[in-house]
Amino acid sequence: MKQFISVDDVPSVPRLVDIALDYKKQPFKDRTLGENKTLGMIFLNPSLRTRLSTQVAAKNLGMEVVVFNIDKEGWQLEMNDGAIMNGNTSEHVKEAAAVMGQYFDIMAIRTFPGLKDKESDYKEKYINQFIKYAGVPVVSLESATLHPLQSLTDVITIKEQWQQPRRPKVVMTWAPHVKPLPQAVPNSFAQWINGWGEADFVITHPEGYELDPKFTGNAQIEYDQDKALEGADFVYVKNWSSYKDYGKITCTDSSWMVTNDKLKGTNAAKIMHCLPVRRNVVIADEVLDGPNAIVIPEAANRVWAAQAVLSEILKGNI
Ligand SMILES: CCC[C@H](NC(C)=O)C(=O)O
Ligand SMILES: NC(=O)OP(=O)(O)O
Repeated sequence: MKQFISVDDVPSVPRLVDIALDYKKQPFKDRTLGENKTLGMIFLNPSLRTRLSTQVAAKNLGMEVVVFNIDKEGWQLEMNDGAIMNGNTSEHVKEAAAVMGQYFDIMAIRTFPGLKDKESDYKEKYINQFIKYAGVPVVSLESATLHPLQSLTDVITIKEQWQQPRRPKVVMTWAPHVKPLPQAVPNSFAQWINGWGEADFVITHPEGYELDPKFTGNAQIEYDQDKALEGADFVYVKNWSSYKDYGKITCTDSSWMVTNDKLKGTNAAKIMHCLPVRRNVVIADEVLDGPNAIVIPEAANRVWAAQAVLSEILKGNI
């Protein structure tokens, strides 16, 4: 695999899920696979789970890890090819990516969107420039439009939690937030649930929050949240800013916050969120502190998702 930025980079989602669950059972079975190899993790934005779980995963495979907060510790990067660099950018991504590609065997990078220029964000200019110039495999730690390590984790979590023979009903619901957030997590969740193909998938959000159909595929779109939640087995809660009115908050209706009352029509649904979560804005305390919230086991599975991806890259698969 030369990159892991999308479900499209994975030949088989079920196989990758099984590899991750095997690592969960035997974390150190490939402890020498990454010996003498270095993972470089480049952050242009904050992170807790992605930063820490991916380091643990690399360590489980015997890799060395270097973490670089390039937004704070590096030079201001120029991302546009052909630019005359007489402004505030000190180094072109051509050199920065190529130099880091000399130091690392695998490069992982987080590049959030600017949420100002839809075309630039949805062309994934930033991560694609690193892929173009790094010269080593690149793993997304969340890019402008997708978060594949999170979404692989979410599929792993649903598969390990679901013990019934029928297909689970999985509902992704929008919830309010005080800041405009990327569409990356919901885009990616939709892409991976569709790619996994083993759930009945519904997406519910206010009008004006439709996601890019290239990611939502054949998911059922329901504007009535209560109707969508009827009979749900898993409820994946996430805020995102409008794609249509790009980067904007066009709904401030706090009744979309997930509460126990909202969930009364579900099938005692397990509640998921990628974290970080704004308590009592996105999801009420009573839900997060209740028996059906699985956000911590979900976050724990980030290690096994990352370990499966890194090992497949080290083995030259995917
Ligand atoms: C994993 C989530 C990262 C980011 N969240 C925030 C708060 O920026 C997002 O919503 O994409
Ligand atoms: N879910 C997730 O990616 O968390 P961080 O942003 O803290 O890495």
